[in-house]
Amino acid sequence: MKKICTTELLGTRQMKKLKNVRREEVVTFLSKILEIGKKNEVANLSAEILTLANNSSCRMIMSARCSGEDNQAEKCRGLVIESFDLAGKLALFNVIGPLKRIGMWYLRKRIADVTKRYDELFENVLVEHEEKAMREGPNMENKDLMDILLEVYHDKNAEIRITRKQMKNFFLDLFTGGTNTTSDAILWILAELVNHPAAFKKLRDEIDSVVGTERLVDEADIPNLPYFQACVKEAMRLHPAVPLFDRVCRENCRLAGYDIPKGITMIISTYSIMRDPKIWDSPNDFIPERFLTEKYNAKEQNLQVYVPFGGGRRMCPGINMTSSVINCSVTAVVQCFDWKVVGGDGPDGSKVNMAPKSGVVKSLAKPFMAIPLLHRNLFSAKNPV
Ligand code: HEM
Repeated sequence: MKKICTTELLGTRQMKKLKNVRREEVVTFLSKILEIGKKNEVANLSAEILTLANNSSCRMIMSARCSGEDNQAEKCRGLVIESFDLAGKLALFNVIGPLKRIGMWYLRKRIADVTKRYDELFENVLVEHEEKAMREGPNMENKDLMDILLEVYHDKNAEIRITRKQMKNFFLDLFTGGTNTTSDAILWILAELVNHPAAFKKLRDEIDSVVGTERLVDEADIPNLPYFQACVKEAMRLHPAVPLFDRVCRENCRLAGYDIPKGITMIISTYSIMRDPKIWDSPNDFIPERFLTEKYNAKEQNLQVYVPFGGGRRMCPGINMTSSVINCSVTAVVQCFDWKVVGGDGPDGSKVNMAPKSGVVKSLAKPFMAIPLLHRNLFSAKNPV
């Protein structure tokens, strides 16, 4: 599954094909922000970005057609939010050891309900895709992620054999793994940029010099925007959307002087690794420039110190998808709008409150409310995107 995932479903080729889906979602997002800005109203940026990320991911994973009349994308979003809530509650019970079973019992109705809803949703979409494959035959054009996977499922000679249940579980993984993470990342990148006006200006100057002022930035421009890439990397270093992940030791080993028995679950803290003062100069400061120096690039390649997406064989397969959504949304938002934060905690009330609630908590302490001030209108009827 991982192989199909990285080579086919979420690979660069597939992501290129889905460019229009992302573009549509970004334009919808920008138009909404533009409307809010024109009325000089306050945008709940956290909510808008969550919608953008969820809709793009859902549409890219389950195909654009699904977000039509029966509003599949919206249903998925609701489900993802509910599962995150449940997962959080279950994790809490799990930490307290013996309470794990009580947690499962206490939440059993909600767990059963969510599982049933996911199952129905995926079954409907699978059947839709199967009917389409029957109609259009093997040379069907514009295959989406599910079409590719269904081909493997129905191919008796395929190198990899998968069951229907595995396929549904797989899509569940993609939903839960790929939606809130992307929106968290976008929020943090914007929050850091808004709190660092010099970096914001430098980034806008870079975009202006590469893209000009007549058109909206395009995904194809990203390789020519090194400072933008550095800003993204730096914000994800400081605020990894997945601050902890785990590994089970397959054999007895010794790590940093500690004996680790086989079967033990080790928790890896990406948050601590990426703020380790032994590795990073001024580890808690937002300094995108560090990623433009030879020193850090060499260090990153030699050691596993930059790990927002994990590492090794179980590394996140969604990097391409998430980067493409981040790239087109953040650049456009910087290119087109200035931001005035409402209720921030800076001396002039203009900063985003970035104090974590406690410990390794990743979410912004409160919703990111801001007034979008139109800097440049690049998506009017005269200048269609
Ligand atoms: C900012 C966005 C994202 C971040 C920070 C992130 C981070 C991570 C991390 C840290 C892991 C664990 C890696 C490890 O164990 O070494 C992971 C696993 C995973 N991620 Fe992501 N992820 C993001 C977006 C996505 C997206 C968009 C998708 C798919 C659409 C996705 C799908 C997955 C899957 C399926 C796994 C499990 C891989 C495995 O067990 O082999 N992620 N992600």
